[in-house]
Amino acid sequence: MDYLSWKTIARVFIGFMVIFASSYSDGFTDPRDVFAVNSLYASLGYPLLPGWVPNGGDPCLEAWQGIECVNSNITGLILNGANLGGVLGDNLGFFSSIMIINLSNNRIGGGIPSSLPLTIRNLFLSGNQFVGSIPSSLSTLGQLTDVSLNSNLLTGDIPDAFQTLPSLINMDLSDNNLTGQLPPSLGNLSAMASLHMQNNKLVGVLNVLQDLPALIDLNIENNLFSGPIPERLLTIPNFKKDGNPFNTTVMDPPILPPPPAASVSDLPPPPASSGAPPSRKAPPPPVAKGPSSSARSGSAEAKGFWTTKKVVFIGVVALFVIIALGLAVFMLCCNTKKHKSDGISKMPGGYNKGTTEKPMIRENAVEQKNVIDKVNKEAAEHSKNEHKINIKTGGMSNQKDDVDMGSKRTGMISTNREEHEIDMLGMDMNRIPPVAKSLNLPPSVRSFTIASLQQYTNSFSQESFIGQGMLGSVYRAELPDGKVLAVKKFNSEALIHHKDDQFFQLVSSVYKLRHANVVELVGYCAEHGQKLLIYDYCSNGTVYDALHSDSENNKRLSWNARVRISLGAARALEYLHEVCQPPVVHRNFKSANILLDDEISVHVSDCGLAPLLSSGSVSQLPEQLSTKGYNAPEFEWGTYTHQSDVFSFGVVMLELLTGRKAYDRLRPRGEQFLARWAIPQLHDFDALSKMVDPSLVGAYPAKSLSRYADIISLCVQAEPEFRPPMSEIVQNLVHLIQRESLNKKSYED
Ligand SMILES: Nc1ncnc2c1ncn2[C@@H]1O[C@H](COP(=O)(O)OP(=O)(O)OP(=O)(O)O)[C@@H](O)[C@H]1O
Repeated sequence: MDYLSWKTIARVFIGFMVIFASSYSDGFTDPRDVFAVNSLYASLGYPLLPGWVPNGGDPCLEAWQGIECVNSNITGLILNGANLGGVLGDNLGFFSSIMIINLSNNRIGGGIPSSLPLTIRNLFLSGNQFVGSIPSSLSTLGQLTDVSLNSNLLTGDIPDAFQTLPSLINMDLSDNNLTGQLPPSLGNLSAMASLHMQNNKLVGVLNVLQDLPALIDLNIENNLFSGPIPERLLTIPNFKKDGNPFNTTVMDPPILPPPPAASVSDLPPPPASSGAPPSRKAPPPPVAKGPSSSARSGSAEAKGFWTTKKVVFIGVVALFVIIALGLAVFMLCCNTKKHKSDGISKMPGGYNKGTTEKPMIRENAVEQKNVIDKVNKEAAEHSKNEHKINIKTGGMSNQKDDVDMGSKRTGMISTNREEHEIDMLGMDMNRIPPVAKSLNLPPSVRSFTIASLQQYTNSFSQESFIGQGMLGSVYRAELPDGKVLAVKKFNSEALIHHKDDQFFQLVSSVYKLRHANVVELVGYCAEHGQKLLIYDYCSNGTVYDALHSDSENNKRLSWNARVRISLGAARALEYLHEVCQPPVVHRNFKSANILLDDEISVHVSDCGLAPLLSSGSVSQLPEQLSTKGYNAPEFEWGTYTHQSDVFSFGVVMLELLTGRKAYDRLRPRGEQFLARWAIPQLHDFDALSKMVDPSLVGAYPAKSLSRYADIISLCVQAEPEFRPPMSEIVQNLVHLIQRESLNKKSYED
């Protein structure tokens, strides 16, 4: 207690110091953020991080690696897979506005600090070496939407800290050493869609999870949970439960004798939660099955064995007879319904596998149908016919697919067409095709049904259409929870040379690309011969639109915005080329693939899709959709490397400098290819000032312009090996921004 109050006093004191320091600071970044980031840097042991300094500094203005800012506030700290060690320290709570912390896949140890920033939305700390328990201060993070603490060394109970986290959608606590029962407050997580707790040592029953309305992805595999499994959980589209000592036989009425007093489902959860005092211990379950029940009854038996031995003996004989009778009845059933039970016995499943599950699965199917119906009632009512028509447009082969997929999702044998059609009306069912499973798609990648995407895109309507690319069309999809996604629907030719397993391989590798400046893949759809990728939606169009469309948008890009966009895009390529293993060549880098969000932050699209471009399947596409104007000279000889991406990046910088298109057939012959026209003029200052985008109306610092042109010259050199690596370009752009900020000139909007 004393310790706590001293700790509190110390924190208040530090707070005063920060505020005091801020009055003397003339930096741009909020002093609280500078303090928090300096403290973190010390706790991590001052690793080599570009831009970072041990004391003070200006993380936002100086664009420190991994720091994201909006105006003068740090909003993101993204240093996943950066080989960081050390600990997190106690001052993360000083960040004033941070929304995302991604420090996954490092070697950070120590405990997860109890002082966490109240503004945090995404907390990603997976794949580290964190020890100790999950702090109960999680309860104070009211804006939290995603938290991943998986693959650490966490121990202890999951804290009862979820009463007031209404926005929490995804939580991953898997692969730790967590123990104890699920805390009651988990039942309050009304928005929770994906919950992973597999590979821990959690005990007790799952009842607290049964009323989570949004849960579609639950993994509790390899724990010590006991049964029975609440029926509602069995309707969850992606529910993984193997490797737990469930006792599900009570859910199989035809086989079990009627429970004499209380069924197992009425039993209290394991001993710790039993309210019965030891002297009045609850009677042992009628049939002692499995380790947990025998453990519960163990001491009572030891006490009264000699006085009740006859009763026990008779009981054992009776039990034996009942089991033998049950087996005989069951075998009879098997013989008479062989054609059905054959399929069921092949069903995968750990402790739930076996004959006793047959009736339960049927109940599950009916229940699942009901729940899906309920969830989609509205959509189903007005669009059922339309969906049926759309589903059938897949052709004759679909009938077989329908049957197969229905059985794959639920693990049941279903030949009932009507039932399957209702399934197809389901929302995102997270139905993972077997080939996808065998390729080990990350569990969090979402599998969408065509039906759900039709619903979200208004049947891929014209109003939802965003744009056409080389490989297909992109649509805006609005999910029932209001989230907006972008759906890329491939042309049939785009994937003609790609078998299913290659597509899933592609999904798996694209999904792994996680960087603040790379558009995130959310999921995929592979049904009825259709292939779609589902991405985060970027609301502010592309750099191409901003520069070249006739709307007012192009007036909005100030010189500073153009330089910042260049830096964001450069960082995306740096990540692909120099952080990803194996390195990823973009192969289609152009201004139309640089998307902008509300804050004009950059998200590069189509990362990881190069295998589709090299297949040769897109060679027939119209000129305006090609990469004409961006290609490096070596492309003519059929060579494309990461250095070719650097050239294309230089062309995008030229676009930003001049406001001209990379290729514009409406211009005079010598000016149609921007690179050919501009490169010879880059070192002539007079020519340069004539090349600048007229829409900037002179609002740019001359020095900055010529430095920017120098960076372009490095990128667009004819010899690929002379072009610098992207990390060097990033550094050059950072220095350019730093120098500008020193001059204190602002060309902001
Ligand atoms: N995640 C997204 N969020 C918002 N809009 C997007 C998203 N992805 C793509 N778009 C829009 O859809 C259009 C088509 O995208 P797509 O990537 O298919 O083609 P492209 O980038 O124009 O050309 P290419 O196929 O050569 O990459 C883009 O120009 C962009 O306007």
